[in-house]
Amino acid sequence: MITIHNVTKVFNKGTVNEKIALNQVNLELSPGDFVTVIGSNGAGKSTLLNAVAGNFEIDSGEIYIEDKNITNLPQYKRAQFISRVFQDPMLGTAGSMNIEENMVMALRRGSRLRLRKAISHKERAFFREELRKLGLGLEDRLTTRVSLLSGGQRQALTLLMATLQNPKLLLLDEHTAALDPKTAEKVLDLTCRVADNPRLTTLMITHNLHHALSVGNRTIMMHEGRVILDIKGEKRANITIEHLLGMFEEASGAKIENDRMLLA
Ligand SMILES: Nc1ncnc2c1ncn2[C@@H]1O[C@H](COP(=O)(O)OP(=O)(O)OP(=O)(O)O)[C@@H](O)[C@H]1O
Repeated sequence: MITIHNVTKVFNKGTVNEKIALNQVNLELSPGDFVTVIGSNGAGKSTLLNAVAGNFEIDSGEIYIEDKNITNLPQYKRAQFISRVFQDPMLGTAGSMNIEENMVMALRRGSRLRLRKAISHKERAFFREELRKLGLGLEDRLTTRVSLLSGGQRQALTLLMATLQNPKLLLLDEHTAALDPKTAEKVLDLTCRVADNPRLTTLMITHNLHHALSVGNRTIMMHEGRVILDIKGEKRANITIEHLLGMFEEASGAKIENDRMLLA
């Protein structure tokens, strides 16, 4: 269970540029919930993920993972059980290192032997097996430098690395947005498979309304720093994009302003 309780984040407090990016946000995720996050430009989606990941101190509220209050836990400590994949495929992997070196770093995250011990036969076999599941032929390229991979291959590898240690929470911040449409679909398909076995609790920001409704089991919509819609179950299964946009307008009293979302 992940609990976000009354979380507020204000940027540039007390200045003319003051911005309430999160305004008393409440959200509870059950184990295995895969929640897609949508909303207008500047609604607070990335700030929500940043708050959970510990990028900054929040102004008020609490965040719990299971029963542990992580509100004051530094980012590097949260990274032991929260994984994140960003939009930029360059961010999640080290381009100058090869595939198996990247994977061993991810596998041994938090271990003192992280960099010192050579990669074992068992680890190598495990990497091959995991890479095979991606269906991209990377299992035969363990010693290929990651900088030589395509954006899609690199993002797929990042996703795999982010889930090797079965995190308690997976944060996906528009992780397919920088890919061409065909590759984006592939990586999204992969995301569903990776997050399903074992079932990972996941928050995924997307600007693609079709993806928002077709992936995962729940969709939240944000507007002006608040969660204004939370749709799941049968209601979500039967909803159309037009209906969703209508619900947004009704709940927010405004038309959705997100160019990328409407163009997707
Ligand atoms: N570090 C920061 N300093 C000042 N203001 C910030 C900072 N980060 C975000 N903001 C502001 O907080 C608000 C919420 O931003 P956020 O990036 O969370 O929105 P978003 O929903 O992810 O938007 P988008 O879909 O456009 O990426 C915006 O007005 C943004 O300009």
